[in-house]
Amino acid sequence: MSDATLTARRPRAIAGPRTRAAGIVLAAAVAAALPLVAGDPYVVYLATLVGIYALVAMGLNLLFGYAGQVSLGHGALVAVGAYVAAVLTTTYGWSFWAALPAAMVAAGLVGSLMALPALRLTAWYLALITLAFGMVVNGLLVEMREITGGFSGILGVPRPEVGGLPLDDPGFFWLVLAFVVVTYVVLRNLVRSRIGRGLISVRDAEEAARSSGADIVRLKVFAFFLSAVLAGAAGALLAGFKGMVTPDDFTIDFSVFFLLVVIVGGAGRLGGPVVGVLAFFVLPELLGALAEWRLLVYGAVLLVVAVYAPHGIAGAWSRWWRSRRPPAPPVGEPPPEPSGAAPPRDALSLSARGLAKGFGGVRALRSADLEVPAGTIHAVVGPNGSGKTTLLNTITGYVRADGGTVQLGGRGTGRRSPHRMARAGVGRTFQTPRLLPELSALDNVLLGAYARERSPAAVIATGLPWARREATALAAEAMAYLRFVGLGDVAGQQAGTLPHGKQRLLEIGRALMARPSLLLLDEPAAGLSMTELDALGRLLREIRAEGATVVLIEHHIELVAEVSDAVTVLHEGATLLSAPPAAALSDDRVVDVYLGR
Ligand SMILES: Nc1ncnc2c1ncn2[C@@H]1O[C@H](COP(=O)(O)OP(=O)(O)OP(=O)(O)O)[C@@H](O)[C@H]1O
Repeated sequence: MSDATLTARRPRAIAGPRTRAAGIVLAAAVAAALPLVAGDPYVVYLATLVGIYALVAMGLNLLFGYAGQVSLGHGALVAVGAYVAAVLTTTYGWSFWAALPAAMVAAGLVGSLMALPALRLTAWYLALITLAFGMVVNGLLVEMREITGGFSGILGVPRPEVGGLPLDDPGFFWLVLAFVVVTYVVLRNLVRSRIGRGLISVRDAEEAARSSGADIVRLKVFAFFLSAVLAGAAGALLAGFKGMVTPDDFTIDFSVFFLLVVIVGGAGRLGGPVVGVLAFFVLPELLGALAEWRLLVYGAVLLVVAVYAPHGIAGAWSRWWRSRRPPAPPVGEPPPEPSGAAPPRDALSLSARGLAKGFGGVRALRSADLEVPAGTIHAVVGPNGSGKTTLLNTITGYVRADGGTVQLGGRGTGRRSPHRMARAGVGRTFQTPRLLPELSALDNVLLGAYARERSPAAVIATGLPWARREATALAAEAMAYLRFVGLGDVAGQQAGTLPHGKQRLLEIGRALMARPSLLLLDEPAAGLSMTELDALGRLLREIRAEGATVVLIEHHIELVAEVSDAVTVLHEGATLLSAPPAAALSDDRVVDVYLGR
């Protein structure tokens, strides 16, 4: 299995950034030529609206497509941006350029408030809350007539000026296009970074993010904020473009429209929102005389997409594109060699005393003790239901203990949350692997570096060389860890398509990528073949040799006997004994509890 050490061979290249950058420049240049070649000014008018709506949809895609948070209130966030810009320019005489950032900040703040229910609610309750939010905002636009002008709205919103002259339609189109291109590039940089991996794990496997040191609350608030900032920008642009705002522009249909755009275009696909706006907005417009059938067209498109292209038009396109080409190795600039071994930090000792945890009437842990010296492999065994996983969950902060203490390296951990425990050097895997199924094996390992990456979000978003260099070095290191766990040959494969045994190894690779000082593995041997078992034994010893302490929950007694320095036996939520493996596994009491005597 361990076909490479951490001082690995040159990893295969990961991406083709130059080709993609050229593609973006080309697409932007073609779009920029539109006002020059389009004979009909209506085309430029439509294209400007497409750009504005695409901005909203791109933001919603970040929130819904990547982070999995449903919002039926995005139309209201656009309204916030539009009205803030309209009021500031008409009532207070601000220039459009000053009102625009104010509108973005205002919408961003309101969007961050929308994140609060998202911290507690499941997707569909959140959808209801955001729907209600949209209705409330629409009602307020009508009721607060002194500020908003009530039903008649606000007229005379000025266009942005350049050189003292208001932008004409082509000029406005280019302004919107510049926004779209910059937004696309920023979002592209973000979603391909640790932030994107963090957001996707909010959607697909929160535990994966927590165990890698990512703060789910911050990630959710960030997604709501950024998504709302984009809606606010679109609102201000819409107000400036049309010269007026009315509540009728921001009904619930408007919010639903954006969600449909994202779903049809391809949620979680960068190009999806633009494709979606084109499908949902331009197509019916172009149908002209058939405009009255627009709702029917919407419904039909949605139905066809739901049945035949569950990942939207962009998803279907990329699948078709991939299927046409032979599976080539990833191309582009190869990441440099890792600068030598990337050993885990200094091993930490673990001491858990008197841990207790009840779930209703079930006493999962009554009084569990676990003493693990630094740099050892310590197995925890016991019959089904004896409390092993609960012990691991209380140590790592996933479950709050009712009583008892946990010390890491001789210092109490208090009530640290899972991501803080991860940042303190505690890595873990799960009884059922928690992976990001749609991402590659390499990306899954990279998630493990979440807490180690230093580049701030703003640096990542702008794609500065500092962030790129760090990302490249981490990718090389992740590749080395993939080889270390024996998965070097499946780096580019989607994690969800890997066989179960490889998924388990991949999770270990992710945990190692965080360079834990203490690694807790929950039944890593479950479902492995005999060859994989042998390899796992070797891997565990190598991890110990690299300098980490390992706690191994395991039913596979041969593996336990082979690799562990000591064994703790749990029975009915309490520690029965702790001893070297030979003594522990031959103890009469242990034999009795396993045989149910
Ligand atoms: N979240 C929960 N809610 C209710 N009961 C729970 C919960 N988690 C664990 N339990 C119960 O606590 C007891 C101990 O479960 P735990 O999963 O810790 O045991 P285990 O030793 O890991 O078992 P196994 O070897 O089957 O994985 C079981 O009776 C289980 O049903």
